[in-house]
Amino acid sequence: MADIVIKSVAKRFGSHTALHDIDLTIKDQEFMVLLGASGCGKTTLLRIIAGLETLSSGEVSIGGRRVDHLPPRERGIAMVFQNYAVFPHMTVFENIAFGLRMKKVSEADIKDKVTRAATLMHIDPYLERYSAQLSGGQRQRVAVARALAVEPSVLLMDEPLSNLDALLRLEMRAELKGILAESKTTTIYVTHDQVEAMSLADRISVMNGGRIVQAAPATTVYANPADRFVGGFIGNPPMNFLPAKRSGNEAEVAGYRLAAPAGGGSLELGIRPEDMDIAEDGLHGKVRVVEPLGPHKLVSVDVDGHLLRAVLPNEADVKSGAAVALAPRPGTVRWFEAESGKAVATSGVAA
Ligand SMILES: Nc1ncnc2c1ncn2[C@@H]1O[C@H](COP(=O)(O)OP(=O)(O)OP(=O)(O)O)[C@@H](O)[C@H]1O
Repeated sequence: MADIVIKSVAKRFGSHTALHDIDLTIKDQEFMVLLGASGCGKTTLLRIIAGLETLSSGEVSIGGRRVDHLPPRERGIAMVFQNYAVFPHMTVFENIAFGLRMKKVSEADIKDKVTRAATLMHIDPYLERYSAQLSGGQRQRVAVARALAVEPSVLLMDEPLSNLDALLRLEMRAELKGILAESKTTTIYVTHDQVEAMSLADRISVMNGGRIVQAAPATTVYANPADRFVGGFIGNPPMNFLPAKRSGNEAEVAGYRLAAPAGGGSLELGIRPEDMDIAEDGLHGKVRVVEPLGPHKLVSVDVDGHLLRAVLPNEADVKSGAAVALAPRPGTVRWFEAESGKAVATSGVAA
């Protein structure tokens, strides 16, 4: 069992609090992604789990054992960090073999495991080269191969694909997902790339300002964001938000009445750009810009002075300057408290 339990972990750098009271459990063999904007505390949390950073308060346990007082090498983890330190005086083969030699694995097994990891990361042609003779992206893949070769029970990765060009990144993402799904590794993976997060994760922990605002499977985070921040961070283009006037069990948004959760306080409607169709009645507005994107078009609409983006099929009849009504599909509307930004009702309330 290599579950990871993070209990009330806080980190302060002088007067700056980088992490506020983080509670998170990563299950044995789970692939957890820490996702958030630059500076939200992802790397700090990962470094605390790795033992590269001390915590100000709280506890970290791996496989039921408190590790927060242990040095990194005694925590039973493999890691790949942004600076992917590979040893310059060693060949690619020796770099990948490093962890295996430390574990006193036999020469025959080392050869097998190194070749396998190198092949998976597409660096097998360079096994005899020194790292100074590699590109940044190749060195990064050596670092990932070195971590995978030891078949770790816990693997921590911080933006391990950041130096690869877009196509290779896409390919490596799929390779990593395949390898780690087969292995029995518990993985924590830091990224600010929401597509990478959605593609890889069993669960995503979305971080904002040193806090975890939602920890849930990708589909849940996408369909039912816990607050406005999550809805606005995930999705490209992000979720739309429009102010609503509430009366009883209904709310009016730009002249369109929708069923809404009853209660006090102002509401905002949240709707994903791909969840609307052109209709007779709907959210009324004026088309500002139409952008053809290949498989579909992105339409920006002015709704009572607010921007509403819709992803529509290429054949949709929309022209810049024309009036349009966009009706949310049943079950896709989400409601948020205008003041706190928190989701108030996430299902069963449709137009
Ligand atoms: N050694 C340090 N001393 C002081 N402040 C630090 C230190 N390390 C990190 N911070 C601050 O803590 C906050 C969180 O940093 P962290 O590196 O964890 O963010 P991140 O989410 O990983 O960002 P990025 O995606 O840019 O790497 C930031 O405001 C950062 O400036």
